[in-house]
Parts: sequence; C-alpha cells; structure tokens
Amino acid sequence: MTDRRVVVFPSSAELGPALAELVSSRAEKVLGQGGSRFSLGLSGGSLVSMLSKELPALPNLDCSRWLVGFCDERVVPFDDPESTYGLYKSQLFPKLNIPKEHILAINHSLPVEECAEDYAHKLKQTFPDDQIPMFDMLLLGMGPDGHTCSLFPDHPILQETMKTVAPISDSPKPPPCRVTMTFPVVNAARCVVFVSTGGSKAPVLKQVLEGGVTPALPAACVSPSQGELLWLVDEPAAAALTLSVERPGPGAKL
Ligand SMILES: O=C(O)[C@H](O)[C@@H](O)[C@H](O)[C@H](O)COP(=O)(O)O
Repeated sequence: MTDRRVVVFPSSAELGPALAELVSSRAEKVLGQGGSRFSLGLSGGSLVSMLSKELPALPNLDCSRWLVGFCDERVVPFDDPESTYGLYKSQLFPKLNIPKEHILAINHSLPVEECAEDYAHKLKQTFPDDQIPMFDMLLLGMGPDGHTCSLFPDHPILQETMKTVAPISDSPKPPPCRVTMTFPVVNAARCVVFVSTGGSKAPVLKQVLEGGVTPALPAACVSPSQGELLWLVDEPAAAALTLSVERPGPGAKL
C-alpha cells in the first residue's frame, strides 16, 4: 500500500515555493546518493506557471544532471499555445541549466500512434536498465473530471498494461490528439506528486481521496507500487475533505 500524504497549504502562494523546495531536495537526495541523474516528469496545466515562477527563485539550483520528460503531451507543434513542451520551453527552460539533450520531447510531426511509439522508444533508450521506465519524480495535475496525464475517465487506455506510452486521438478535452504515460509507468515512479488548487477541485478531490466512485477515477488509480504519493493542495481544494491531512507551518520541509 502506497504511503500517501495529503498536504494542505493556505493558498497556491505558499504551495508553490514548497513544491519547488520538494523537487529540489529530492533531486539533491537522488544525486547525493550516487545517482547519475535526477529524472523528473512534468505535466501541463497550472504546474507550468507555478514551476516557472518558483524553481528559478530557488538559490543555487543546479539542474545540470536533471533529465526531464513529459507525463503527457498534446500532439501539436511546439509553437502552438496548446503545446506543454512549448510552454515550458518559453517559460521555464531558459531559466534553468538543464542540458538540452536531457529534455525528452515528443516528435509532434508524427501521426499520433507513431508519436506515442517514438516517445516510448525515447523512454526505453533513456531508461535502458528498467523494464518499465522508473522516474525519480512525476508531477501531476488533476482535471475536474478526475483525469490525470491524458488518462480520462472510462477511456480504454486506462486498461493499458503493455505499452509505456499510449496514443489518444479522441481526448474529451481538446486538443484531441495526445500521447500519455500509462498507469504502469506512472505507478513505477519513485515519487508522485499531485498539485491541485482552487475550489472547483473540491468535489473531485473528495471523490479521489475519500473514495465512493466506481469505477475509481483515473487520479485515484495513481498508487506507486514502491514509491511515495503526495497530494499538495490548497485550502479551497481541500474544503470538502474529512480525512486527516498535514498542514505544514511556513517554510517547513516536506
Ligand atoms: O493536458 C491537459 O489538458 C492539462 O494539462 C490537464 O491535464 C491539467 O493538467 C489538469 O486539468 C489540471 O489542471 P490544473 O493544473 O490547471 O489544475
């Protein structure tokens, strides 16, 4: 059973710096324990602006041994405002010293099926010793329907067990063509961190964390088999929760 922590912050103004500190401290830990790199999976949504503001604000952050991939991606050109890679490329990457060749982007010019295969191949090459690519940390968001990555409720790819990356050409949320890590990859990660803020997430957060919905929503199926699971949320998102949560004081380390 995954050790799950639910950590509530007054608002995203307090959550953002704590998230950046968490990512940085886990990177230091992995690299300090002899790891040759720190592998991090990014998601889109509000994480883009939060990370772009808070990571560069950390003093002396050295990302030269970070390896960055994407938990899911929209199959659109990088200069399309819908491209998650494109957003990070303009907002975050110029502010960090991640070597360009350590950023795993999709090949958006391929048809969606081939794009998924190509991205799966890149993961295989990047994690040659892992049967399933094992990221040190994945950062995830959750939609109001309970989706995470591009794993949407009731979609057949929720059952995928063979592929590490799946194509989707009928996403209920536009754009329709996407590629996404599958549950086997998400649940192989050493640490998964969800970030969810705002009162519009309160009902779905309660369903995901406290159960009661059958079949379980995609975000509720994230349960790293050997890793940690953290939910970082703000008070408005946590408003309906009755389970016990952590409320760290200012500057507390996670
Ligand atoms: O590809 C997408 O459609 C989005 O990236 C989406 O999956 C997002 O991550 C969630 O909806 C959470 O969004 P927020 O971070 O804004 O809550």
